[in-house]
Amino acid sequence: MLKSERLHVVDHPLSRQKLAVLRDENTRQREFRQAMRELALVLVSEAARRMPTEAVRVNTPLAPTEVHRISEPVCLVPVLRAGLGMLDGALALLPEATVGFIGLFRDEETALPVEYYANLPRELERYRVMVLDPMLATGGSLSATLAKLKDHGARRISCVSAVAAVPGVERVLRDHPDVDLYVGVVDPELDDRAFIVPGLGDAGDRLYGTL
Ligand SMILES: O=P(O)(O)OC[C@H]1O[C@H](OP(=O)(O)OP(=O)(O)O)[C@H](O)[C@@H]1O
Ligand SMILES: O=c1cc[nH]c(=O)[nH]1
Ligand SMILES: [Mg+2]
Repeated sequence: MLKSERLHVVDHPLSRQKLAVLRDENTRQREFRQAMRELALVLVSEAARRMPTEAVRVNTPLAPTEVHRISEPVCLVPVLRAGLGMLDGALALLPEATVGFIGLFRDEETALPVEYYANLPRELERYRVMVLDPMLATGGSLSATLAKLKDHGARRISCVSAVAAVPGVERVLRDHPDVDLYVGVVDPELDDRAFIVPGLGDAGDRLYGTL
């Protein structure tokens, strides 16, 4: 069994419930998209657990009191396309977050990532960066994304995925030992097309109906 203090498996009844919907081949596009959004709420809550907060004073209708607000800016980075399926849920919890985008697809023959888009905020070192991508298979896409974010200055990075596979987790933690991974579940293996088994199929296709 994989063990690392950087790997956080969010084994919550709600994430189990959402994964049950996502994994089922009979789940239709609309329910799949909804379950992915809701799973993002659970995973992002956990990934935000260590964010720093600062005390501020407010007045309730009855009395002044001290409250706490997240004290550092957050940058969410969905990896297109499938990462978009988690963005809305993440923004529901972090509505002030800045959003950067990385576009990657896996070449069908080689399973290697091909970058086609990037739009990131300047001074990424100022932010807590949270990468959103439902699937972590070989780890090639996430490893390339993290290298790009670090080139742009990112220093404090967490990654949120619905389903990870053992080889992908090992690869990312080896390439980027300073990054935290928050995942719904870790599956054992990949098939000969580098799909996660049992996984949930192609997340982008199931979110957007391009089967
Ligand atoms: O760990 P890896 O082996 O690199 O695979 C994971 C990547 O594959 C999927 O994207 P895909 O290439 O299907 O693009 P899409 O989101 O546009 O469908 C997924 O969303 C990850 O980005
Ligand atoms: O199983 C997998 C692997 C890569 N991308 C997906 O969407 N699913
Ligand atoms: Mg895809």
